[in-house]
Amino acid sequence: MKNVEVVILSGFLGSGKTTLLQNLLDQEKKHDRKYAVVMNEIGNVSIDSDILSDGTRIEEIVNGCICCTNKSQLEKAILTLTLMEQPDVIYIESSGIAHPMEIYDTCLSPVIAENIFVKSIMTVLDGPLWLNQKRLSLKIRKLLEEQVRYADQILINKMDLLNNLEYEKLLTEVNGLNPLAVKKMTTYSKISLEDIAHREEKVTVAHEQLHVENHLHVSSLTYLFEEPINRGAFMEWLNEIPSSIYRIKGFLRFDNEPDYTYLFQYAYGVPYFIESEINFSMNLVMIGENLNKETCIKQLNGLRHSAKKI
Ligand SMILES: Nc1nc2c(ncn2[C@@H]2O[C@H](COP(=O)(O)OP(=O)(O)OP(=O)(O)O)[C@@H](O)[C@H]2O)c(=O)[nH]1
Repeated sequence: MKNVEVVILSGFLGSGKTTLLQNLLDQEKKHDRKYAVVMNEIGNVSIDSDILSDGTRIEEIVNGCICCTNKSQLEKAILTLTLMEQPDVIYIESSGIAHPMEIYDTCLSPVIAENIFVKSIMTVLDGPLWLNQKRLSLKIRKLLEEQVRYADQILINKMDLLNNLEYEKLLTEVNGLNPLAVKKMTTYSKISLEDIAHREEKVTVAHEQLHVENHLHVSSLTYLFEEPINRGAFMEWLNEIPSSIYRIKGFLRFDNEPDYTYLFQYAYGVPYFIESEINFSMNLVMIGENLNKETCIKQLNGLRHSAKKI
């Protein structure tokens, strides 16, 4: 059996991992290479796999972080893909709170290690978030550092939102943590396949075990809207949510244009709406620290009644 390349995509919630994955898969397609994806989500619904749904072979691991509770599922997913698909490459998109070394460790499991080799651990770093770390808890800040420290390659992403001075400051800090990794400035995680840095050492590095999910009370809530909602009321709600809600993603329809479906993305206060060609169910996944699910559900229930009846 051939030795399958594995590329681990790491990086905090909303940093640009799925954007990177989409870019890389587009290029793999052009190079006529066979690829497969393991996708891990903290929530119980995978919005990201809907975004990719163009026939890509995906093994989804939902409802928990692969580095904490689902290591055996990751092992099984890689084994299934290598045996059944025999791809040239498997991309593992880890959940935003995963420690890259935990995933790397799993890839060294005797059950799968002889059929794969880890080509690279790539960490996508959210530039603006890095510079605004003060508002994050200490444990999350520690995790951001670890994701940088153990990468072979670091994409300093969202460069469109940084000025030169901010970039210089960030680069100095990142170099201090991981001088050896290859660094690249990116906007929308744009990097060419040829530029993926190859991993040098093959041994596991000792690292701190950071099972953030367990210690930090990072949790998720999935909410389903059955009917289109009012956009104004939704935006008002969004302006009021606490900063401990780091990430929201999902699909939405609004009462003034009920035939249009939008992919909604929200990372650290910045909302994005992208028109979707497929009418996905209106699932909204929210991820945050100490998420008050009861309050969120109550507020989202309120939005149901905000829509004009169509
Ligand atoms: N302005 C700006 N936005 C970006 C950039 N890269 C990604 N985004 C946006 O940031 C949001 C999150 O990007 P994703 O690629 O979904 O991030 P992720 O790391 O996969 O998120 P999780 O899976 O939740 O951890 C999306 O709305 C992207 O379009 C960038 O370079 N600049």
